[in-house]
Amino acid sequence: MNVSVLGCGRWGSFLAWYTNRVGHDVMLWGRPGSKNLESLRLERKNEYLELPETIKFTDSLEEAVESAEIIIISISAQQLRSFLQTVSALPHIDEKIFLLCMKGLEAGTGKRLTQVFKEEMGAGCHVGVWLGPGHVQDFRKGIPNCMVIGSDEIEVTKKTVEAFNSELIRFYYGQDLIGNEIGAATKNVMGIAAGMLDGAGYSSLKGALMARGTRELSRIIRAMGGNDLTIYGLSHLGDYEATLFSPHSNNRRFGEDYVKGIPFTKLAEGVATIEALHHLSEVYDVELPICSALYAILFEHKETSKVLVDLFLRPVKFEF
Ligand SMILES: NC(=O)C1=CN([C@@H]2O[C@H](COP(=O)(O)OP(=O)(O)OC[C@H]3O[C@@H](n4cnc5c(N)ncnc54)[C@H](OP(=O)(O)O)[C@@H]3O)[C@@H](O)[C@H]2O)C=CC1
Ligand SMILES: O=C(CO)COP(=O)(O)O
Repeated sequence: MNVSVLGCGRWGSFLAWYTNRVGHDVMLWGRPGSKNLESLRLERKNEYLELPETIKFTDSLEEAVESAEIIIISISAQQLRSFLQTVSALPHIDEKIFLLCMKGLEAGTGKRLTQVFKEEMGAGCHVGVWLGPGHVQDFRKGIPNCMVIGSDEIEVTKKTVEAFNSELIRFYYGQDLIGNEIGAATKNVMGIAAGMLDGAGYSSLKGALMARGTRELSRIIRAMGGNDLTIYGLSHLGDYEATLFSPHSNNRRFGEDYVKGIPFTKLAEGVATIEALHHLSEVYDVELPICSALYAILFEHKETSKVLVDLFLRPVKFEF
């Protein structure tokens, strides 16, 4: 099958490598002027992996979209809407399947990425999400993992799982698009919190973070119409090892560097998601104590240690 991957950073380049490895003809797109694309074209490798000669590169969006049956998008979540405004002008887009391989919520609106997709591409365009745990560094070593693909259209879920399942990634059919999208975006938020605990020397609190974080996020999923059990699936709890405990996680590292006062320059999607959650918590009137604490630290510039103490001083309550 012809597959195009739009976005050639850390994850996009991996997705091109992986989909080619499982037998597809793959084209990897980067925007004109992309340094990532330039160096891939020059050396066929980046800091994460090497790409085989069989993968084609292009900076023509029209060529990438036109030539593929399945189009994977992996760019920074906050850029999705403006990016899709360009993609939506291309011909035959309603004949394709788009898979969003990105974890975020739109800051300002709190919208899920498939909602943003439908608004910009039209309700008739086919879209799914590919989420769950995995770092390029681990897959490249041949260490397998489990992920989830989901869509409002079961045919999209089944077709894409069939196209991409392999001994390296075992896929599950997603059953709750709302829960999976919120779960995937918010695991980055918990990753930032975990990094802050690591940076402050409080790593032993990460167990409590996992227990209470899943609890509060299950409430927002339920309020939004999803299944609160999804928080315990691959897109969220299943991604904790790769985020809350992994040296490879950008979000965890962002949190750790933040409390140490070190600037972090790579993409940490959880930052904008914290802003989006602040909005959702007000819209749905759901209390999100941990997410609000992170909002206070990052957006209201409150002192991390003071915010942590305040969390501990909240009134005692029943666990469930
Ligand atoms: N297990 C999983 O499912 C994983 C998922 N991810 C997710 O993948 C997504 C991308 O992350 P990652 O690859 O680490 O990020 P990177 O910063 O490495 O790459 C982002 C890519 O997006 C491109 N981009 C940014 N803005 C635009 C725009 N307006 N138009 C077109 N292209 C744009 C960048 O272009 P340029 O090359 O010009 O900079 C770059 O190629 C995130 O949502 C992340 O959460 C990441 C890792 C694992
Ligand atoms: O989603 C990921 C792992 O599953 C990548 O997480 P980071 O963006 O925090 O590195």
